[in-house]
Amino acid sequence: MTKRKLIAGNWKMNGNLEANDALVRALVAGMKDAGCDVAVCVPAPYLAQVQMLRHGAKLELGAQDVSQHASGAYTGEVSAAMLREFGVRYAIVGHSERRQYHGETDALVAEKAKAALALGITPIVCIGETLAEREAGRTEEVVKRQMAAVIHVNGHCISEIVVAYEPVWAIGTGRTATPEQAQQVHALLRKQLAAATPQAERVNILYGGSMNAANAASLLAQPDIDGGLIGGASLKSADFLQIIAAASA
Ligand SMILES: O=C(CO)COP(=O)(O)O
Repeated sequence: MTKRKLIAGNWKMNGNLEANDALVRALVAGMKDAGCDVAVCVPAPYLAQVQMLRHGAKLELGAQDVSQHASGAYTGEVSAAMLREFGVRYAIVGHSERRQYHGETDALVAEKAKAALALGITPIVCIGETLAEREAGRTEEVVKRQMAAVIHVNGHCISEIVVAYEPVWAIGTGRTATPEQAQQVHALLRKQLAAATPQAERVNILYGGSMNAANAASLLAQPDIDGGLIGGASLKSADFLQIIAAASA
């Protein structure tokens, strides 16, 4: 049985009450026959709004981060338990923007994945090399190291996560990895997961980085690309719906 693909939108720090309303209503109306799983990962203040708007629809709700702590004196943090109260099904952890601008380490990202799993939230664990790392021939070493940290901390739960391979040089640049480049890394990650769990085939490995309506189909046709994590194109309902259609084919 082939597993369902997952198309997740990462709105990043975009949106407002009015724009979110229009976007979510258009998605809910347009994705009735979706043959894949669909989620939107929204800024924390809008979780309640989007939860209400998606009521009864197949659109899943995601967060863009989660604290590694359960509760307590951690100003500014949002716990997995809080996310749960708003019907959150997915939480992005370790996005390269958080690794880059907020100093998140491999170890912290692994702890965040664990905190999400403990509350029944599926972490979407982002990994990927920078341009300098790729050009230095270090892609394999970097993504394996990032993946290994998450496997190490999450042990037997590892088949419950979603992985997103997002080459940093492809994010927001319009420069997409070729289907072959992406597949090569996805296959490598699948192999690494298979060494840790007999359920590696169950894990959705998403591609992210300038995925759009025009290139989605060829990326999603690769054997180890099980969906997409979409930034810019997830803010336009028509584009996002086209990607959903490509993943449903
Ligand atoms: O970072 C991404 C999703 O998490 C990708 O962003 P873009 O689709 O805008 O390149």
